[in-house]
Amino acid sequence: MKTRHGTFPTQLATLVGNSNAIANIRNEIETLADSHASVLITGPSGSGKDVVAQLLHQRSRRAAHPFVALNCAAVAPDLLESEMFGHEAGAFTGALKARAGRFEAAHGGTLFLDEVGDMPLAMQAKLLRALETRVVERVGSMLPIAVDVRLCAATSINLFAAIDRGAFRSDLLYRLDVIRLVMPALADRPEDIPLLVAHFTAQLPGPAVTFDDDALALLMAQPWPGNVRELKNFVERAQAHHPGGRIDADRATRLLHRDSPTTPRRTTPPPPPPPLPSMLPAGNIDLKTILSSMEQAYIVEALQASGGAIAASAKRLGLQRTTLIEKMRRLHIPPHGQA
Ligand SMILES: Nc1ncnc2c1ncn2[C@@H]1O[C@H](COP(=O)(O)OP(=O)(O)OP(=O)(O)O)[C@@H](O)[C@H]1O
Repeated sequence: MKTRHGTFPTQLATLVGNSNAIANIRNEIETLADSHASVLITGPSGSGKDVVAQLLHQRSRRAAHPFVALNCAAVAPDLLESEMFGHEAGAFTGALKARAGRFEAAHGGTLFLDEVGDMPLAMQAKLLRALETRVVERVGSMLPIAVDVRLCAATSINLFAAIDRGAFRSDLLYRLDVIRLVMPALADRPEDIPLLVAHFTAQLPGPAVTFDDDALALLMAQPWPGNVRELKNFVERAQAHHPGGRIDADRATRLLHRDSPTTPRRTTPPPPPPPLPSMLPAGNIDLKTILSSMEQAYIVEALQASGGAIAASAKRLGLQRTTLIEKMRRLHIPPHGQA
């Protein structure tokens, strides 16, 4: 169960996957579960950061205490302080009754701050102070309240880039980033897709839809910009359209093309590319070789810029992931683009 603003998850979180990346995260969760150090979970939207935070809590000695989640991007900036620290009655218009904040609610347990990069700078200073002193004050009160909370934060944006923009405090980042868990994009671990599909179909009510091998191979070759969340929605769509049915490659293609962000539909044809200025030198050229070395140079540069991330490089080059892999194989380009 997603506990965006709640406490006490009622179900055990399951981190499905047999890729090395997920196996490593699972091991790290076991190793880190009893540490008190703050954890920063990074990774693209929908990649499973929330699941990891819940699992980290459930595997820890804090498991009998609350897991409290707060999505910093979902709360209006002027309400964030009272959401985090609580308020006294009459502290501001509309504060009719005193209320404990998320820090107090998480006492003994884990506070999960999702999308922490969206927190306004003024709140970042207050969060830093609370983490350093382990004491909070409700809005409208000066009474210090001691809290014993393990902080887990997640972000889908690059907080170092946010620091460079002046939008995030570096001292807070170092306070949060004691232990870092990095969730990879789903496209970088396609071997997890069959297990995830089986896991999501098993969770749905009604006669389960099944996927044949060709359909699974097709799913494994998709870019999944929305990551596991998008795959989960896809499985739900398949089940809704074909309850108890079998999905082959044709059906999977049709389901993928149905209003999926993976394959956006065009209502108007794309404009024709602008004409190229004449670049043809005098004399004969070997066009094939020129094009192939240009292709190689662009791919190597994209791979180096992304630290070897296939999905990110493919996106930058406007290619399908599988097409990029194919080209790398053909042009003998090693995984990180380095010679
Ligand atoms: N490895 C996994 N095993 C099982 N379910 C998963 C896994 N990863 C993600 N999910 C499911 O996919 C959905 C999205 O995952 P989650 O909310 O954890 O992603 P997120 O990275 O926190 O996204 P956001 O950045 O948008 O908050 C959830 O329904 C979650 O249960």
